[in-house]
Amino acid sequence: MKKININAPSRNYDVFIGNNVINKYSSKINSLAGYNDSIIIVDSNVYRLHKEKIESMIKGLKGNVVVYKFKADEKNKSLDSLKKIFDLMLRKNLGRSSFLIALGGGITGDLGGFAASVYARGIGYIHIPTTLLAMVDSAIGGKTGINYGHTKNIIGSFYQPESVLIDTEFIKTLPRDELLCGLGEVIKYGLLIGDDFFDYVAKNYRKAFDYNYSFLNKVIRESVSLKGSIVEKDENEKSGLRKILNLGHTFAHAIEVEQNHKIKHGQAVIAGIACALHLSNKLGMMNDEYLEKYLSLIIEFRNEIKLKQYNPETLYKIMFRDKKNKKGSINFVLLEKAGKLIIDAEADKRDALYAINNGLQYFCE
Ligand SMILES: NC(=O)c1ccc[n+]([C@@H]2O[C@H](COP(=O)([O-])OP(=O)(O)OC[C@H]3O[C@@H](n4cnc5c(N)ncnc54)[C@H](O)[C@@H]3O)[C@@H](O)[C@H]2O)c1
Ligand SMILES: O=C(O)C(=O)C[C@@H](O)[C@H](O)[C@H](O)COP(=O)(O)O
Ligand SMILES: [Zn+2]
Repeated sequence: MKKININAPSRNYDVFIGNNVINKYSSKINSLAGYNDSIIIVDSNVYRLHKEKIESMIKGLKGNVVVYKFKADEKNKSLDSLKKIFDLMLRKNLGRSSFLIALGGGITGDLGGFAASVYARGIGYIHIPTTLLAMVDSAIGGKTGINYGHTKNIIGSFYQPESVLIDTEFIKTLPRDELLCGLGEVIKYGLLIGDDFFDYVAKNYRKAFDYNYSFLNKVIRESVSLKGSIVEKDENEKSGLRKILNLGHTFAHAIEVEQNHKIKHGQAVIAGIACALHLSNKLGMMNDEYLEKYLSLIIEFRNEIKLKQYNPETLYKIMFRDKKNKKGSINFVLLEKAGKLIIDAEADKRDALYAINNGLQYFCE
């Protein structure tokens, strides 16, 4: 079992990583000072696949335990789901001394975390991520939120959990495309950390599809450590450092919306990174050699990420809704090479369309 501490300005908390952590650490959940009743926001798919494990965890909890099961998709990362959660919490008389457990992938974590951040002006919550993507990324760092008005994560909060329990046993039931989604964010970390880690991922990523725990544990630990260290320095994305975690996402979020969520977040991140690489090269920030090197990994996924015909003008328009934008222009995260990031980069429309068309060429039927 590995413990990584995150000392964010608003909260100091631990991330526990290991096989069967939730059952071994159910006492950790109980020991959260002062909390009595709880609500578990759980992905119905995960509940079905891990019923015995989850019910044994629930048995260990004190007080009343309310369970809210839902179908975790982007359409349900919504105000409507929040209303259902709040109605249930009120019906069960859950007050500020109750806490919330978000058990599922990134959709469950973002929705549950946001509910916890505003219910009774904020109650404690614990993340139990069950996808690789949520383990390496979404359960860490306290970005919570929902989609609204065809815009990803536009309503949300920065609200850190009390702790994160990464039980790697959940990975065993993940299908290949969900492992791929997790790898999308891991490739992002490769480009953030530097060429050594990028090269390690490029050489070994196939091991994820074989459920190789030596590889999976390494990428989870590296990703959590890096993200944690960024969140400690710039929790609310104010100084700018945290923006690097958004590499590829200006494009990715637009792709998800334009494709009506037929493409998953992690897959869109891979396609979005391809666009960001092309834009970095077009603007003279990245040389051809690095472009080719990084793209050669991205291109390996060309048969597993399929976009329907897209409209570049629509994608460009959607990118104007990105939260990082300033003064009416799109602010991209670009890079010179792995580990050397450029934030708040601007590009004219012609170059942005060039990046969209060149980045997405690999993924079109
Ligand atoms: N808050 C953040 O910092 C952050 C970071 C990255 C992504 N996100 C958000 O996270 C979401 C994507 O998360 P995701 O990729 O985990 O998607 P997800 O939550 O939709 O889960 C993906 C699919 O995997 C299934 N699943 C979950 N756990 C499983 C398991 N153990 N075995 C089998 N199936 C399982 C789910 O039922 C679902 O169908 C997006 O909405 C994205 O915007 C947030
Ligand atoms: O934690 C962050 O900061 C990130 O940007 C991580 C991203 O992988 C994640 O998809 C996040 O939800 C995007 O944030 P947003 O602010 O662009 O909605
Ligand atoms: Zn992401």
